[in-house]
Amino acid sequence: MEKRGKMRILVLNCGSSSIKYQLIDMETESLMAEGIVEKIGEDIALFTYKSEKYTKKKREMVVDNHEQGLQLILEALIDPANGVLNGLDEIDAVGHRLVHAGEHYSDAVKVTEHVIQVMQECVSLAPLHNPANLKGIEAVKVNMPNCPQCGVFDTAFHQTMPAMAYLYPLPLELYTNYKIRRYGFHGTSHKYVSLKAAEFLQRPLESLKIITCHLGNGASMTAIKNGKSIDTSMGFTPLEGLMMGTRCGDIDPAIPIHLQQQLGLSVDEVNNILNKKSGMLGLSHISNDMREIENEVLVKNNPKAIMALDVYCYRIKKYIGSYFAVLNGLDVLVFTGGVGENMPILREQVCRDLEAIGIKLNLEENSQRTDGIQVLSANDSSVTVLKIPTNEELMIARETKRLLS
Ligand SMILES: Nc1ncnc2c1ncn2[C@@H]1O[C@H](COP(=O)(O)OP(=O)(O)O)[C@@H](O)[C@H]1O
Ligand SMILES: CC(=O)OP(=O)(O)O
Ligand SMILES: [Mg+2]
Repeated sequence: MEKRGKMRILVLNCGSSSIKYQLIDMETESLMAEGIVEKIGEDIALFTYKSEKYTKKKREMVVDNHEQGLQLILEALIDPANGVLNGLDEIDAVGHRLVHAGEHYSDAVKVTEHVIQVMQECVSLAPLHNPANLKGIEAVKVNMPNCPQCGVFDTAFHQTMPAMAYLYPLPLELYTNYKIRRYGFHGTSHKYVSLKAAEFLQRPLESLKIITCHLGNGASMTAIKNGKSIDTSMGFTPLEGLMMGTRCGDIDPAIPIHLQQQLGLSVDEVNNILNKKSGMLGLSHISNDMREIENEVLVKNNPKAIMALDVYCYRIKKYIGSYFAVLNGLDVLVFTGGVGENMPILREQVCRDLEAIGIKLNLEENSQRTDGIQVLSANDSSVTVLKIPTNEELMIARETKRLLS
């Protein structure tokens, strides 16, 4: 394993209770190792490691915090038997997925004290995400003090939105004095799949009107024109927009006030309901995991699961209609994220009865579960519907490489 000439970047996506990681050899953009540490801080955590020479294995163990989680990952990477590195000095940089930076950054950044301070200031705007991102940065500092760190913000790609899309109809001072506006998230994913769509269709990105649906645990949609985000469904925080695993998405803003004034709930209780007890979990009383919902719908015909899936799909459909209008037409509709890539019944339900705006699925193709990009639309559909696996980690690694070169 020679060192110089190569550039190896470790990408970390630190969530509230997990660290997803990829080690990428940037010479060939090939994946050397990847995996996830899940359920950090719970009684038993789960560590998954997969590499060029080691097939996927899951191990159960105790992982108290993000620092320990990162240590596990680093030990696996340099393990004499199954590792892919001789030592940690073979990692040239760490790239982080960072979530909320307010209006401060519209591009990738080297992690500096100023970046850390901005992220701290934005903690209340992304309470599920920013604290975890900060723990990841700190854990790298402790374990690899000399390794440069870069970050790519979820908000960056959406900084091109016009004021009419990002302003809320609130007193203007709330924007000018307190920066209360739409920011949007999952930008790295929306950008990646829009680039991929243009490349796949061999059409200039600048000529395409695209709607991207990133449906994972969190979910958001973006209207993309000339390669730029012109509107997106998440807002001031990642709570607005679509219905998600545990988040409510769009609701009447009077509801949280009512819950406090009439039902006597505290601010923390309301926050907890909207972020952690709503969405698919809250409506179905089954799970936030769409694999379980799919099973309940297809195998058990469970009415609650069917109803919750109806609401989930209906809301995506409404955003498609809205962004069709905003874009004044549509060339490409993209599904991505763990749910968007893997759930045919959801895509079928979303696209049903949309012929009026030129969307018609090829149901046979849509039902196939294959890796890689798939064209899901019928030959006579004027909109091309694509499934594109997202790769936020590769985008982050590319940006990190660019910043350090
Ligand atoms: N085979 C599948 N069928 C349906 N849903 C799936 C499948 N695989 C993963 N998912 C869904 O994808 C979600 C995770 O998506 P992902 O994009 O990894 O989310 P995040 O990055 O927000 O953690 C899971 O909660 C699960 O609901
Ligand atoms: C911003 C956001 O919602 O991210 P995730 O989907 O990873 O929770
Ligand atoms: Mg994600």
